[in-house]
Amino acid sequence: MGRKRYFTMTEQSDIVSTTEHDTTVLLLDYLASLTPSTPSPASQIGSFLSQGADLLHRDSTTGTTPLHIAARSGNTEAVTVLLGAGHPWNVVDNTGKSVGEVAKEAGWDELYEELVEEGVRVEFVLGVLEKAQTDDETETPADASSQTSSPNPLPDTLKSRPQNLTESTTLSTSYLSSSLTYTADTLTDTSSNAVMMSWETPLMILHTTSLFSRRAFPTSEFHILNVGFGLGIVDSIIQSHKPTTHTIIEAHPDVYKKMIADGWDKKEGVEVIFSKWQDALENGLLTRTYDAIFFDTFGENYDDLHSFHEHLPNLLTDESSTYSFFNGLAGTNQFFHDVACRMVELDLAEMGIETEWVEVDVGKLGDNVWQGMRRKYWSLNGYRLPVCRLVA
Ligand SMILES: C[S@@+](CC[C@H](N)C(=O)[O-])C[C@H]1O[C@@H](n2cnc3c(N)ncnc32)[C@H](O)[C@@H]1O
Repeated sequence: MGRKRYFTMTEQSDIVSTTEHDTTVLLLDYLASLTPSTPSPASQIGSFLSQGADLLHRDSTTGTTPLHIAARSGNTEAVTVLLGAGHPWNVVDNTGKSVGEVAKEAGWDELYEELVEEGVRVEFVLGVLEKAQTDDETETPADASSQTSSPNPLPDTLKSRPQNLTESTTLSTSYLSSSLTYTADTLTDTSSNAVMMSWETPLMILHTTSLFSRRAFPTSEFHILNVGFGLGIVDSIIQSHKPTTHTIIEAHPDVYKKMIADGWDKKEGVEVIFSKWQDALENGLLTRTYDAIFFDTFGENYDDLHSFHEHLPNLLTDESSTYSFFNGLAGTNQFFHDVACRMVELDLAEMGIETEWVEVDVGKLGDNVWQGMRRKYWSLNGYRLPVCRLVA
């Protein structure tokens, strides 16, 4: 289910002939000499590549690639030629810097936007190819040796609440069988991965406000669904709005135990469904439609979010119903985050759902927020809060 794109630039052959090496140096020097107005670099770059220059070269000290150099130069044609020749859009150097960030830092805003578009385009194409491959495999059990793998990796960071495992299903399984620890401010798993942290409370308040913003309540009924209880922050805020019904889906046994201990199943109008959302939907456990839906799980990736979104047209009551989700997609890299936001918006639009982004200033989270945590899942200053509705 998760996208398996694990090509890394370091996998290229270390054995490069002297001629290839020399031509690669010439290509790199040429790219470094470009300015935004250098005319027609395509033919020169094409000539180096046809002479054996290594498109996938990676500097042994800095990890810089030809695309980083071209992006810094601001020459759009050079960037386009390299991408067209098969240079991955999502490489990072040894400091984790993407080509988009390089272009942005150098002040090439238009080029940055084009790189975002390229990322979206490539990911959609690969998504379609992968789906076709999966469908083929489903129809005819394939000989493993004949299976091809996509050349580009979806960045490991293109996930909400990122984990070191790229397979969401693997992570989900190991996560759901691991024990969790609650403190006043955090919910963590056995590997010190933060499942939920209280610094998100202001964001959860804003999400909830957006969910209730269109209601005619208390003159009419209001039915709300939340997927993923975590610290119960969003559910506590939802309760303060006194909805008619409040359905919560939660999959982890430790979280469920805490919910029961805290009496969530006894609250008026609250229904707790102890299940993965995937199973709840498959087993028909959701028997009504909702005026508002919030989605915030853990250990799942873009494909899981996409799968949930496919159910939205059947889950939302009508055009005045609101959907939102925790937008932690690639939350530690602005370039990948921008690609992910564009992808999710286009995906939702295809399902007949429009997205409005509310920009929220998160500011700098101090390092102490992450003390004891295995990794940061958020480091951007601005949070793009999605408010989604069925197109009227
Ligand atoms: C980030 S927390 C939710 C935080 C919550 N929004 C809050 O305000 O505290 C994610 C929750 O989703 C649950 N979860 C993860 N995968 C799930 C799935 N497939 N179905 C249902 N719940 C899931 C986790 O156990 C965890 O409790």
